[in-house]
Amino acid sequence: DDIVCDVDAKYRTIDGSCNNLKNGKGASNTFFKRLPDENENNVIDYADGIGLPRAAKNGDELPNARLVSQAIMDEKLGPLIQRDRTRSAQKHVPSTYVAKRSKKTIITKVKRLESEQGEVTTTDKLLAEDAQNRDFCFPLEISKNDTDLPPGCINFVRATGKLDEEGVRQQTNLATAFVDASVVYGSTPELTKILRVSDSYLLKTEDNLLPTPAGVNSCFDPVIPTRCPVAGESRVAEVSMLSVQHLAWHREHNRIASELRTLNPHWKDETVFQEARKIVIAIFQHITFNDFLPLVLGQAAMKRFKLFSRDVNEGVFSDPYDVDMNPQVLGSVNVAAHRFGHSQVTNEQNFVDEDCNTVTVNKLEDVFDSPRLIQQNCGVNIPFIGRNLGCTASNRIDNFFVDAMRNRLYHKPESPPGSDIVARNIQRGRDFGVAGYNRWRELCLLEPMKSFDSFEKFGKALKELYNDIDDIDLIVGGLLEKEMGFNVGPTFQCLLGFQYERMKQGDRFWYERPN
Ligand code: HEM
Repeated sequence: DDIVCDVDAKYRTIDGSCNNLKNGKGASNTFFKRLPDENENNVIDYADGIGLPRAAKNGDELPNARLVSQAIMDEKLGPLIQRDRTRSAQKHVPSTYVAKRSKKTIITKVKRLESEQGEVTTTDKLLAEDAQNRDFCFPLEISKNDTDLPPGCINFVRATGKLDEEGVRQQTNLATAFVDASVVYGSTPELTKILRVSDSYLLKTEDNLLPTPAGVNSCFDPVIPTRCPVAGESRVAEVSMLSVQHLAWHREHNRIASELRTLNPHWKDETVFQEARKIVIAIFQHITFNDFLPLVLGQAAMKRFKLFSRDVNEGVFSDPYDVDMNPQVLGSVNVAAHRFGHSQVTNEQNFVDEDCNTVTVNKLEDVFDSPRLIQQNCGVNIPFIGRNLGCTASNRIDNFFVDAMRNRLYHKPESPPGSDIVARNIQRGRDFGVAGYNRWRELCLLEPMKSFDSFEKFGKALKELYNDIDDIDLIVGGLLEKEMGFNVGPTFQCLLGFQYERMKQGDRFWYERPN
C-alpha cells in the first residue's frame, strides 16, 4: 500500500514507517532481511530452495536438534564456575530487553503439546504429507536415551511464512527495525493506544505497576488471574527480571513526561508525550550502543563498525545518517547471533537486599511466563528483583546453558517437564532457511572451518552428529567460537556489528543527529 509520509514530521512513527523516505525500510510487520551474496542472490538455504527447512548438504535430514543440544550445550559439560566476572545480570537482562524484543517473529499460537508420548512424527513424514503447504509443525524429537526429557515429541511450530515475489518463504518481523524503544511504546498504533492514558501524556499504570487490560496478553499464574501485564512487547512477563526492566522504562516515560508538563504548561498533551518519548528513545539508544554493545562485541568490533557515540565533550553533533543504509533485521541475527544471551541466563531470579545478599531464592523454572513475583503485594518485591540485576553476575557467553533454559523452558506444573531453548534456536534457524555456520564465516570474510578438529574439545561430538562440516548450524558454530574477554566470537561480532551499524546509520531520527 502507498503510505503518505510527512517529510517534516518531528517525531518518528510508532511502526517505523516513514523513517526512510527513499525506500521505507525498517517498518514493523515487514520481512526479515536476507543478505545478498557476492552475486546479489539472497543467502538462503531451504531444502527445496523455496521453503522447506534446511537439510544437510547431501540431502539428508540435519541432526536432531535436541541431540546437538545435549552433546554440545549442556551446562554439565562446561566449567564448574560459569559466572562472568565483568557482566552482571544488568547486562544480560536488558539485552533481552533491547535486543530480542526489538525483533519479534510471528509464531502462530497453537496449543502446546509438550512431550507427547507415542509415535514420533518425523519431519520426512510431515514433508511428504504437506509438501504443498509448508506451514507444518516441526516437532523437536526427544530420543529414548535422553537423560532429562521423556522420549517423544515437543511441539514446535514453524514461524509464519509468506511468499515473496520470487515465491520464496519469508518470515515477518513484528517489531520495527530501529532501536526506538518500541519495547516501551509498542510497534503498532493499536498497541500504543492500549498503553496510553487517553487524552494524556502518560502511559497507563495500575498501582504504579504495568497496566493489565483484559484480553491483550496471556500469562501464567498471575496474582489475580486476569491481570497479565502489557507493555510494548508481548513477552513482558516471560521472566521477572525482564518485567522489571519493562516497568522501569515505563515509569521513566511518565517521570520525564510529568517534568516536561510542569516546565511547559502551555504544551499540548500530545507534544508532552512525544517529547518525553523522544528523550526516552535517546536514552535507550545511548545505553544500547555505549553500555550494552561494548560488553557483547568488545572494543575492537565497536570501533570497526563505528558504533560508539561521539564524546559529548567534543562539542559537536555526530550525523551518521545514510539514507541508503537498510536497517531491516537479518533473519540470521534474529535466529542465531542475537540469541547469544540465552547462554548468559542463570538458574535463579532471586530477591536481593541492599547489600546484595540473596534473601529469597526463586528458581527460574518456577517463574516462566508468570508476573506473580512482580505483582505480589502491590509490587513489594520489585526493588528486590531490581537489585538482582546489578548484584548478580551473568553467566558467560559460551556454549553452555543452564538447565532451566535447556531442559525446563516454559516448565509449568500442569505441563511438565519443559522445553529446550537451545534445540528451539537450532530448529528455528533451520525453519528460517538460515545458511550453515561456514557459509556465514565466508560472508564475514573469515576462513571457513576445514576440519571438525578446529572445534577442539567438541570436534568429536560434532563429527558424530553432522555429516559435513558445512552442515553445522550457525548458532552452534557461532557459540563455539572462543573470544578473549568472553565477548561473542568473530562470526557473531560480524553479524551483530553489521546489524547495529545499519540500525544506527539507517535511522533518520538517530538521537545524535543535529536538529
Ligand atoms: C530467561 C531469559 C530468557 C528466556 C526465558 C528466553 C526465551 C526465549 C524463547 C522461548 C524464544 C523463542 C524461541 C523460538 O521458538 O524461536 C526466544 C527468542 C529470542 N531470544 Fe530469548 N529468552 C531469554 C533471554 C534472552 C536474552 C538475554 C537474549 C539476548 C541477548 C535473547 C534473545 C532472543 C532473540 C533475539 C530471540 C528471537 C526473537 C523473536 O524472533 O521473537 N533472549 N527467547
